[in-house]
Amino acid sequence: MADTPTLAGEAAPPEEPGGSGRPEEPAGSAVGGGAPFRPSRRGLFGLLGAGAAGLALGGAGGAAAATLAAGAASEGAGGRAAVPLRGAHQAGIVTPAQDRLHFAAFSVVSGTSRDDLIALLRDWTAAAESLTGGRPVGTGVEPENPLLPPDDTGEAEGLGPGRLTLTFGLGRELFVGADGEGDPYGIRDRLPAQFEPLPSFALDLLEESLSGGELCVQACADDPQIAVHAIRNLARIAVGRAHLKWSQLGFGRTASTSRAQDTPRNLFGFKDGTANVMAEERDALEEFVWVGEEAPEWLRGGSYLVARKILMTIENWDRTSLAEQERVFGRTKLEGGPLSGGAEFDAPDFAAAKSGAPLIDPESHVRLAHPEQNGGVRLLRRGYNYVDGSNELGQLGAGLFFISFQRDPAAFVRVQRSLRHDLLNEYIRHIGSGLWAVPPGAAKGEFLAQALFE
Ligand SMILES: C=CC1=C(C)c2cc3[nH]c(cc4nc(cc5[nH]c(cc1n2)c(C)c5CCC(=O)O)C(CCC(=O)O)=C4C)c(C)c3C=C
Ligand SMILES: [Fe+2]
Repeated sequence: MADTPTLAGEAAPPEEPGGSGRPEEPAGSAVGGGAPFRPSRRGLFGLLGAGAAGLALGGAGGAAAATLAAGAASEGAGGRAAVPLRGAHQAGIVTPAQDRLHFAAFSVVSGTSRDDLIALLRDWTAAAESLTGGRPVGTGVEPENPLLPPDDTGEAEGLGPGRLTLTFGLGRELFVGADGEGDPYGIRDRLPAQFEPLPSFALDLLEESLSGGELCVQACADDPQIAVHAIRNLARIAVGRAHLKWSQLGFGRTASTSRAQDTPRNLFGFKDGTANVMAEERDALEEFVWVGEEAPEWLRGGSYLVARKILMTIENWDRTSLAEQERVFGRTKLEGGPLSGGAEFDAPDFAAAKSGAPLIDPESHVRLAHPEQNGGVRLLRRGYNYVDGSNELGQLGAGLFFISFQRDPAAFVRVQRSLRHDLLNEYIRHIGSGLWAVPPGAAKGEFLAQALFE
């Protein structure tokens, strides 16, 4: 594994000055600097067959891999680049958000011992290193013994790394057991004081089958098949120790996590992620995203992941006037500028008024979610659109799979409580929820969360 620090796995990029425009992409944000992409034999022939001989594969040593990786380093290039798994922080948090998600929550099988759990984390780390490097799990599709099933399910063969990131989280139940009174794996004394369960919020309509889980894995990639392949193989590896509790596919990221990215749109058609914590904001990451001295050592440099499955009643929304849609968010639909005036990245002026009426409704989403209303806290949002099909009334089961990373779960609680009177609530329903502690990145030779067990 290359030691080069990159945006994804290790050092934060240099701080950029503030401002409303988009500064240049920072040096080091290229995602091709990690594990070299080693095409499988079949993948290699496929590339050559597709006329990729010009990629200098015949050149010296690592030149081929470097060329392939560099060629895919820019956003939207289609995903031959690898994001390194190892580093100070786990990848998939400040990594420029990929386009596809497969999120999975796991339950640990009863009877699993502390040693079994450690072995699972060890196996997952090894597999994750292969998968994010674009390599198959174990011996790949060719088992050592032909009478056995292959180690890897095979459907990502030849697709490359696709900027796959795998971000692992640990649920509170892992520390205190299902009833909150236990210590199933001997780690209860390592529970951080901040790791309190999320409270129930006023408008929650949560379904148990879409909530919780003792372990979670967020798989993000530019190719859905690569993300699904990763979760499928991790689930397979976990058999007998953990099983899938629920999972969610997402498409179309609804947040930028780097100033080098364009702001995407959610299924209500609004730009989403404008005021996000960005990878370039080194100080803000320290203040709002990375866990610090307040937590036990094993979690420092990690974060907390909140996931909320939020159904959006898009048929109602689509019958709502443009003026009302913009009032709900407090921003214009096309440009994403604040209704107080200015362009997308200009700060909203909540005091601005016309004929005595505020230009931004006091109950608009951006006002209630704004740090000004929430003791200054900011969240790093990393959500995805989803559509789960449609119901018997011909309505889409569509929404936002909201994901945020924060230094302290209390930050999410603060913002979500502030959204109690959000105008947006008429058009959404929170139906799933989860909170996990995300350990820091694993160093070379270590497995994820190793320090928790030492
Ligand atoms: C508790 C946190 C949040 C939930 C839940 C949430 C749901 C949600 N948001 C949108 C769409 C937009 N959100 C926007 C801004 C925004 N949202 C949150 C938090 C939650 N959103 C924050 C902290 C912010 C930033 C506020 C600020 O600092 O100005 C925007 C505006 C553009 C942007 O800045 O991203 C949109 C649009 C939906 C559709 C949704 C639930 C389905
Ligand atoms: Fe929001």
